[in-house]
This record gives sequence, structure tokens and C-alpha cells, in this order.
Amino acid sequence: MEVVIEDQNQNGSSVASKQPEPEKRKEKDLRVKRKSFGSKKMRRAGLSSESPSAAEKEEEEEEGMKISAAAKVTPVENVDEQKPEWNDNVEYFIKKKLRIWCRVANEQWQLGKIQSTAADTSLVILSTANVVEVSTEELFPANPDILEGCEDLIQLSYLNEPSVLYNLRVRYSQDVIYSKAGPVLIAVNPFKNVDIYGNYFISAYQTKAVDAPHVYAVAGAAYDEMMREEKNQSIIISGESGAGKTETVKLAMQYLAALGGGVGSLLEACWAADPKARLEFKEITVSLEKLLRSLCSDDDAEDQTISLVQERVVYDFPKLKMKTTKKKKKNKVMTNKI
Ligand SMILES: Nc1ncnc2c1ncn2[C@@H]1O[C@H](COP(=O)(O)OP(=O)(O)OP(=O)(O)O)[C@@H](O)[C@H]1O
Repeated sequence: MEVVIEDQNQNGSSVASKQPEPEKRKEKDLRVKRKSFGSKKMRRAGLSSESPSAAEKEEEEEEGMKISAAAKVTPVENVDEQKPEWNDNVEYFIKKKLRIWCRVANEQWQLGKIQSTAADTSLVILSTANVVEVSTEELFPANPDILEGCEDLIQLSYLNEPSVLYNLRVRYSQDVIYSKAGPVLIAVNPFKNVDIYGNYFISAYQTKAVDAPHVYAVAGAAYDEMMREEKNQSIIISGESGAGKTETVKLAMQYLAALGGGVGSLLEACWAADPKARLEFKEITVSLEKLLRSLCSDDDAEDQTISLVQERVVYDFPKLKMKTTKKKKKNKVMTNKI
């Protein structure tokens, strides 16, 4: 998986290579640390002075300070040092009328602009023209339009929850379901057929004609690494129920089957890994052939059976393997007969 990142980052997209420049300049001019506005780091600093447990901790540490004559800087002083930077950022966003993300009712995020800020709250004018008063901690800087829909989230100038969600949504609305977050491929379930699979795309990824984020690219990188290093590779696919894990496995298998020389080679590999799968295959073939013979002429039946069964094996290999394990006992009996 890590190879995927390196290869694809090296190639980079035009957005990746061109966009970060103006942002860097702005931040440098303002002496604003990258991602400091709304970042975890700044929020931690803010929370440390507000949460009761953190305050207790600070008190304890201050006690310790009294005892230790050597200690010169208290954590409280560190927090105070960071506060002006946060305020500077907010002031800058007000001055430049830059867009921010604001958490409104129902945990939803909306774009807006800060009108003014006082203490821990800010007045924000939303894109809907409504003005709301929110905690400054609930504000996050929005990225410039030019970065909208970028393919790798690490290209974003400001990496925060609303910016990530928005970027994925923009891509999703254009049926671009894959994005990257550095080494990780993010897939958003389209719940419909999207025209990004099949032989045309397989050969495009095989020949490296495209490098847009895709499950084929991940499978290809794992395959290349396996061949180069002569070591087994793992592709970890995770997500909540219904996220599309099984579909993704099938697509990765489809690509690997094509790389390995087609369905026949994949079957050989499966059988080599689990010889009992051959029995399962034979069982399916026989029953399917019987069915096809009853439906069409004898000559066609055999060919159609093989292609249909091979297709099923590629698409249902994970389930087939589970079934094979369950039928272990039955297979033993069959082995004796054969
Ligand atoms: N890449 C995709 N293209 C089109 N439809 C998809 C894709 N991925 C998932 N789907 C749709 O989403 C449904 C659920 O996907 P899938 O069964 O792979 O989820 P899952 O994560 O394996 O779920 P579970 O953990 O409950 O088994 C599929 O039946 C399919 O309709």
C-alpha cells in the first residue's frame, strides 16, 4: 500500500504540483503556521486552558514548579504564547474576508465569513445570509476554490473535518468515487454503476496511462511490489457495513486476475492455494452444464459453462472459499469417491 502513495505522489497531478505555491506564500507572509487555524494542535491549546481536568493538571504542574527551583516555564505560559497566533489567524480571516467552515445546528457544516470575534465567540455570516453566533472553536478555515475536488487530501492547505468531507462530496457529485489521503485510498460507495471498471480501465492502469486514485492502482502497486521484492503483500480494506468492501475485493481480484494472465491463471492459483476449491469448481461446473444442456444445444453448453463458471469464481472467490471450508467434511467423502 505504501508503494501506491510513493508512485502516485511522484507522478502527481497538475493540481498537486501547481496549487500549493500561493498558499505557502500567504502563510509565510502572515507568519501563520500551516494548518494552525482550527487544527488539533490549536484546539488542544485552547482546551487545555478551559477543560476542568486540564486545569487541575495545570494546577498540579504549578505546584510542582514551586518545589522545583530549576523549572522556569510553566505549561500555562506555553498556552498563552499560542493564543495570539490563533487570534491572528481569526483576525486575518476577518480582514481578508476569507471563507470558513462553521458548525451549525444538527451537526451540519456551512460555509461563511467571520464578521467579528470577541472572547471565545464569533459572529459569522453564513452563505445563506443568516448571521449566527458560534464558539470560535467551531470554526475551521476553508480551502481556496482552486483546491476544490483535489484527488489527494494532503494537497489541501487546511486539513480539517469539514474540508475533507466537502472535498469528497465534490468528487462524489462528479461520480469520482476514489480519492487518496496520502497512502490510503478512500472509496465512497456510489450505489450505482459507475463507468470506471472493465477491460479498458484495466489496461489503462496496467500500462500506467492513468494514475488517478483507483482500486486497480492499489492492486497494481501491491502486485508490482510483490514481483519486485518477492514478498507477500496485503491490501487492507476496511469500512462500515455496506461501505463496499466486498465489491472492492472483487474489483481488486478482477485486476489481479488480468495481471496474472486472465481467469485461468487465477483459478490455477486458487487451486494451488486451496486444492479443495477444485472440487467445488467441478461440482458447480457439472450442475451448471446440466442446466445449460437443457437450455441450449450440446455444442454450446460446454463453452458457456466454462466461461460462466470462471466468471462466478472470479467474482465470488471470497464466498467460494468460505463455502469450501464449510463443506470440508463433504469434500472428504467426495475425495474418496474420486
Ligand atoms: N464500486 C461500487 N460500484 C457500484 N456499486 C457498489 C460499489 N461498491 C459497493 N456498491 C454497492 O453497495 C452494495 C454493498 O456493498 P458491499 O456488499 O461490498 O458492502 P460491504 O462493505 O461488503 O458490506 P458488509 O460489511 O455488510 O458485508 C453492493 O451491493 C453494491 O450495490
